[in-house]
Amino acid sequence: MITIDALTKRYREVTAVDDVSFTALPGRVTGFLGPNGAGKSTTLRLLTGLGEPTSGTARVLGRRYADLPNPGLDVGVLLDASAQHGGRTGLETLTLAQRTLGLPARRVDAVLDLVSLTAAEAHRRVRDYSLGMRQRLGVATALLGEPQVLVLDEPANGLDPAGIRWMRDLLRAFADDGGTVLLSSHLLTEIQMVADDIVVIGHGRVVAQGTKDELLAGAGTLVRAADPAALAAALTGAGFTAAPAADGAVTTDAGLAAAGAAAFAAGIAVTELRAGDGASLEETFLALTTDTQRDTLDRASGAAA
Ligand SMILES: Nc1ncnc2c1ncn2[C@@H]1O[C@H](COP(=O)(O)OP(=O)(O)OP(=O)(O)O)[C@@H](O)[C@H]1O
Repeated sequence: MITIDALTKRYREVTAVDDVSFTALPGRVTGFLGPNGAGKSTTLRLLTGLGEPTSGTARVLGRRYADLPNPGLDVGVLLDASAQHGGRTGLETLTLAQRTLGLPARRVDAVLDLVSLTAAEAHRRVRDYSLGMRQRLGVATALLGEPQVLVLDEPANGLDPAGIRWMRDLLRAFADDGGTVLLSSHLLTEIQMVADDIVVIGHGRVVAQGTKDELLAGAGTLVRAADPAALAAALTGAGFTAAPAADGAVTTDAGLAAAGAAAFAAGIAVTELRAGDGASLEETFLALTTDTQRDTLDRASGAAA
């Protein structure tokens, strides 16, 4: 369990994290989604003891990270896979962590196996690893102490599609086993694939949070008919929203069955009826975060100056 309560971090004039509150529950994968500069990394750094909040609290298993007796046994952390020491082999990296945590040597083999790094790869220097291999090694290090909680910052960066699938399965299995997973990403599709709960952050503030199903419901239903205006009128007449798209489709907040029924009741033959697609969902999230996206603001103020 992770509890973030009114967390705020100010750097001089920049408020990187602004009154952020959310909970990541055991047995669930919580996705922390936001554009670049939104405050994800700062939040995760505060959570894992790499900085002091200006105000508010971040707790893992009810305690501040710094107050955990041997944090590596409670929480596995991967914040920046590219920051691992390039001169060490993967095996040396893991062995060092295993000794620091006071774990039996067999844990090293166990986690190498878990992340599918071969013995030959484990003997190579990290500087010769691809980013995807570094992510696997970072995940292996995070899992060494058999923690109950995993905190991962953009873990899918550098992974190929098979690697992304592997990561998704690993996080799913970890949560299904009762673990708590918090992972950040700036890509909705990545979060959508694995998260049960989603917290959306923009400009340091939480702009939306809920279960994935709740948030995806915002993507609505796509309905198409020969006369989109009549279809839209039927939907709004039945008490739903109706947004006609340029291609003649209409997006509505009605569920699939309700949208079909509203069209049927108005005598309209539907030619397409399906859940709103990922692209429109991506647009929803972009719209949600664009006003609060720091880069956009910076560019805008730069252009105005
Ligand atoms: N040490 C620091 N000093 C000053 N400003 C900082 C510092 N660390 C972060 N910031 C600022 O805080 C804001 C949030 O940064 P943060 O790295 O947490 O965002 P992010 O959501 O993780 O984005 P990214 O994916 O680009 O890392 C940014 O505007 C960043 O420039």
